[in-house]
Amino acid sequence: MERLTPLLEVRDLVLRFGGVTALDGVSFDVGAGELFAIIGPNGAGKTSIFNCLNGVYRPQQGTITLDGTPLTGRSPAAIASLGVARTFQNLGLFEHLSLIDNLMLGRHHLMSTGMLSGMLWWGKAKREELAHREAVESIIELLELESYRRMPAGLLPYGVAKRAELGRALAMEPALLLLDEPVAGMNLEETEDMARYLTEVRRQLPLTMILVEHDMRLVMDLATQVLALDFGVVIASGTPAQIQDDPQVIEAYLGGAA
Ligand SMILES: Nc1ncnc2c1ncn2[C@@H]1O[C@H](COP(=O)(O)OP(=O)(O)OP(=O)(O)O)[C@@H](O)[C@H]1O
Repeated sequence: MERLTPLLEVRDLVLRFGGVTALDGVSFDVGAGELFAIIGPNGAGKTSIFNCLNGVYRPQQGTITLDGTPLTGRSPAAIASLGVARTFQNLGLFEHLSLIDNLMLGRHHLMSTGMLSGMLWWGKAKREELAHREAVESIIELLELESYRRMPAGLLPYGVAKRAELGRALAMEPALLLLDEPVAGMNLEETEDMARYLTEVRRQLPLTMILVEHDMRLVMDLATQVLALDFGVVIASGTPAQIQDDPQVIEAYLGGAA
């Protein structure tokens, strides 16, 4: 299958913590519109890649380019404003705020009207707020969160909270969405629901996703491309079918389980 033009180019990333080399020359491309999965045993370096992509970690070597713009060396806020959003394994929601306010906060960087100009130009601020509310409502509808919209995020059932976390990231209208273990801790039914929502998000929104996930069924069902890591090194990359049969990938997993 022909690959699309890369949206994200990662070249020769090296990340060290003292004597530990978390990433040792990692390179990969992610095409626009792909759902690109990163897999590997515990400690392989998956989270480290996310933390380099969103500017939380600064790699000692290597480059990351999003649509031709270098990301390496930029702050997490600057990278977020360039269109990179992330969901968190342990949820990044404000527990005391309602679901809808959490999603509105996700749009904060898209809002142009500050407090003062809001008072001076009440009409403009009101129109802008309405447009943001409409955008948030369409995400709520897409993820079927209507009945929870006024509930404080801290009271949401776990599976719903994970979906709200996805909604918060989508509210940022990212070009690239980093999904950190979206089905961690979910039962089979919740996992299948999440797979369905992710498929729907891909169908309806123009976005590229990178997924870090231990649930192999989800990866094999949803991913267009897979990158397999072990000890900070890329051991295989290809389609889910290619990765599933790769001897080094099988060895990395069986070796870890032995
Ligand atoms: N902040 C840090 N300080 C020191 N070492 C770190 C730090 N972050 C990651 N590491 C080390 O880097 C290596 C890769 O860790 P990373 O969390 O990226 O792996 P992972 O593939 O995401 O693992 P898991 O599946 O368990 O989340 C590990 O040896 C880890 O101990």
